[in-house]
Amino acid sequence: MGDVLSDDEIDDRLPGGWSHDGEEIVRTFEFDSYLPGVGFASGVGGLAEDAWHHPEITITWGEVEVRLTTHDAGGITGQDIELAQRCNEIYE
Ligand SMILES: C[C@H](O)[C@H](O)[C@H]1CNC2=NC(N)=NC(=O)C2=N1
Repeated sequence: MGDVLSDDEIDDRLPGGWSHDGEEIVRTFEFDSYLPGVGFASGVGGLAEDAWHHPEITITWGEVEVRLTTHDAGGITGQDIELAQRCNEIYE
């Protein structure tokens, strides 16, 4: 699980496109229509199961918002950073 990261550590390690929002990191991924976003969300679900680390995923038309925090630690840890990077890898 790892320790909660400091604000500076988070800012240094945030993957491209992600933002620090309180106790979470967040990115909104954009798509041309609805179903590509659904497919991406499903892929994120698979990454989450692989990592046994689960984001909040919100699907709307043309957008998928992914929010990450480590509930067991009460903040943002390296697990969040790592899963965020893997989300970027299946998007780009
Ligand atoms: C019981 C189960 O192992 C825990 O709830 C795991 C599962 N997925 C998780 N996901 C996230 N985001 N944070 C956690 O602390 C966490 N813990």
